[in-house]
Amino acid sequence: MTDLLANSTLVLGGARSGKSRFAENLVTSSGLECHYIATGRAWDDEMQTRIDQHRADRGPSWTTHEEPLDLVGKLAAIDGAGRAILVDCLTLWLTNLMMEERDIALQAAALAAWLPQTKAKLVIVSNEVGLGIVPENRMARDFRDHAGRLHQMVAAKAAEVYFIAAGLPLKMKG
Ligand SMILES: Nc1nc2c(ncn2[C@@H]2O[C@H](COP(=O)(O)OP(=O)(O)OP(=O)(O)O)[C@@H](O)[C@H]2O)c(=O)[nH]1
Repeated sequence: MTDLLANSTLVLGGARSGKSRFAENLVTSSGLECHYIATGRAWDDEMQTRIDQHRADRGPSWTTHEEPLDLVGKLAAIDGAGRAILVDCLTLWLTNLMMEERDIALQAAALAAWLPQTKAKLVIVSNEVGLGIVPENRMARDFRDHAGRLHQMVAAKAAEVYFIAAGLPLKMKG
């Protein structure tokens, strides 16, 4: 069981904390074939510019997959020893699930159940959104609660968990 769990890492952090760069380094330094699953969608020109920049920064050695909803299906489809997969990020996935009124508890359980099965090295990025004051609106409070529960479920099944702040990693598990 320990060997199977050794393939998955959760990287948590705030906005612009350096979490994506840290996670990308874990993938590129593995020497494995690099795959990127983007859960984000370009909802305006500013986001499209960011996405274009991210793609350019990653360079041609990465294969990019855009999957806003069926994350576990995509992971299963591209799984394989010899590959490293970066998922960026769980909070945008959660946003998409909420917008489409999907069953979040079911999706979270499916993702957690996938982690011990992955043959690929899997690095999952997410935003820690639970550290500020209680949001004023209901949807933001629900989002924060869903994210907290999702992170606990994924962290419980991940072999390693890091928290990134100011570009510095704190290893919390593994
Ligand atoms: N659709 C799509 N989205 C992408 C692509 N590359 C990156 N993204 C999205 O861009 C998001 C990151 O956006 P940013 O706001 O710039 O980064 P951040 O997470 O706030 O910053 P860090 O803390 O540095 O990670 C990721 O979560 C991805 O979902 C891509 O090729 N296609």
